[in-house]
Amino acid sequence: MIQTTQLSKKYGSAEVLNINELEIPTGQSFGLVGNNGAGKTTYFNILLDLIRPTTGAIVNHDIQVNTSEDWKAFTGSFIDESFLIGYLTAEEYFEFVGDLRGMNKADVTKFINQFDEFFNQEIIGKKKYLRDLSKGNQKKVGIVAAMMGNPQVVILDEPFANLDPTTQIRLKKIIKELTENREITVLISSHDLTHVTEVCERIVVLDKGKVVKDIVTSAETLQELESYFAV
Ligand SMILES: Nc1ncnc2c1ncn2[C@@H]1O[C@H](COP(=O)(O)OP(=O)(O)OP(=O)(O)O)[C@@H](O)[C@H]1O
Repeated sequence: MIQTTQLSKKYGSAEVLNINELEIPTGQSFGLVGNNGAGKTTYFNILLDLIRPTTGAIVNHDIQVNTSEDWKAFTGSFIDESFLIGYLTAEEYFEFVGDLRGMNKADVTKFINQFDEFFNQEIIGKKKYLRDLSKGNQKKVGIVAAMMGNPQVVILDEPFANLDPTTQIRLKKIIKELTENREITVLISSHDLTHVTEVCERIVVLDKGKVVKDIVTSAETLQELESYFAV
């Protein structure tokens, strides 16, 4: 369970996030949507202790994220390319992250081999530094690295952005497989309402930092969201 209580973030006098209460149960596939600047990345950044809240806190599996580092052992995430190490090849980066996650070289190879189709022969064995990969291929590396070492919580910011349509479809399959395991909590932000409603069982809409909708995904959800964002 991820519990958010009286959370706010202010820059000067501008309040960019204000979530009084939000509970994400263990095993839920949770989608966060909202227009540019709504506060999605700010929320994920606080959850990953990359920025400090102005008030309140997030507790990830009983650990308040800004007071203990223990959540790092079971939380995988990819927010943006700052998570990558530009001078490493993909293989080197996966070994690096795998090592942090207690995986040996054989574990890493076995894990990475599952993503052959997703990588589409553009990433592994190419002897290319991550900095020289396309934005989309960098994103693929970051997403796969976020899933290494059996994390209990996986956080992906805009995972579908910059991916080609074939890869988006493959990614949906990967996320669905991940969420079929009811012990893994998956948090995704997205501007793609179709994809996010397809892979997430719950959708929260942020507007100017506040939760304005909290929906259990159903056959009507896409229509509801499209109507909401059409105004
Ligand atoms: N360091 C900062 N200083 C001042 N304002 C900031 C800072 N970082 C973020 N903001 C502001 O916080 C607000 C929320 O930004 P955030 O990146 O969380 O939105 P988002 O929902 O992820 O948007 P997008 O869909 O465009 O990625 C924005 O108005 C942004 O300008």
